[in-house]
Amino acid sequence: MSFVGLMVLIVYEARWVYPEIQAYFSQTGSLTGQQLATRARGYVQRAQEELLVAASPLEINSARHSLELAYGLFDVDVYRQKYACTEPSLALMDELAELLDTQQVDPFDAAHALFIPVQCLTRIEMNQLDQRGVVINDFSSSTRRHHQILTYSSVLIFALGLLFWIMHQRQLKRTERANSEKIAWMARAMCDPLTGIGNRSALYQDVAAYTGCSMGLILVDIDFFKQYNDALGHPEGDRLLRRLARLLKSALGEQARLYRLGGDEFAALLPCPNDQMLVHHCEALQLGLEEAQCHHPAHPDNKDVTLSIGGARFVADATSFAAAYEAADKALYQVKTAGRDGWQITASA
Ligand SMILES: Nc1nc2c(ncn2[C@@H]2O[C@H](COP(=O)(O)OP(=O)(O)OP(=O)(O)O)[C@@H](O)[C@H]2O)c(=O)[nH]1
Repeated sequence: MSFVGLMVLIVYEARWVYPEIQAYFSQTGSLTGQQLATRARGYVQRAQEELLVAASPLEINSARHSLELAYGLFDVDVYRQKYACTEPSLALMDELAELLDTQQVDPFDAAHALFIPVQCLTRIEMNQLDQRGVVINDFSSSTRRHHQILTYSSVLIFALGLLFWIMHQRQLKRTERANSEKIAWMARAMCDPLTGIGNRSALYQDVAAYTGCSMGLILVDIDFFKQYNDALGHPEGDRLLRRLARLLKSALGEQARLYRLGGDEFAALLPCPNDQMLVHHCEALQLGLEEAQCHHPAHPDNKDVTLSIGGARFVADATSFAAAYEAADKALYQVKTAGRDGWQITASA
């Protein structure tokens, strides 16, 4: 954008500079005019010198020849039109040439009379030189003006370019900020605020991401959590929920993705090529909980906090997940009805 502007300006300015250059070089006409006058004056003065020393018709003839050469150079339309002294000077030179031919004029007088054309030619030379000076001055001042315009315009275009660049950068930052806010918002929407692990939506999203993989789904429910809450209060209950999230992580390893489905119900999704692996994870979970020794002040069986765990294996896709969820839930329910504090896995339909 800035470059296009600059190019247009340069072309525009060059368009105006061009006639100035032409005007300058057209003054070669004036220059030539000045040179003609100089050379003509040179011949007239040579004729004067020859006449002053002329002693023979041959020498007078030579002076006359110089005079003719001067006449030829002097007899220019521009001189006739612009300089009033031209006509009389040429007439005088013509007349003197004829008188010299017929020897009716004294060479000394003729030489003296030739001061008139010399003066005229000198004036022409000076005038032509002045004209050339004026044109040169005009040319240089207008060139300076165009140069200034180009300089200021370039600075302006540069400043505008800089301004647009800054505005563009700001816009870019705003967009980036909006994008990262959107991403953060989406992450929050997939996250359980109490424990920091995923929520039910995240579970569904992750299943879709694992499509085609052999996965294990483990559902976990705290036993007698109501009693725990009642005995220690909800803040302590919350603390237990957070602690259990950490415990799930350390027991199931980095590959497991964890979710809180609501209340005291958790889920884990992890790669699981066979049932043995699923059994291993369930046992690891129970073992981890036992080692953690989370005191439950109101457990009806006087135990520390215990869990009911149900698991199922499936090849991930939307329909198989629904079946696996149902199977794992059924397994968990069976553990609950069997007295809690245990695990069971069921094959999904
Ligand atoms: N502290 C706390 N308690 C919650 C939260 N969400 C649900 N609860 C409580 O969790 C308890 C769940 O009770 P139940 O569904 O009867 O489960 P339970 O007491 O563990 O009984 P069983 O599962 O049958 O062993 C209820 O008392 C809820 O108030 C929470 O975010 N924080």
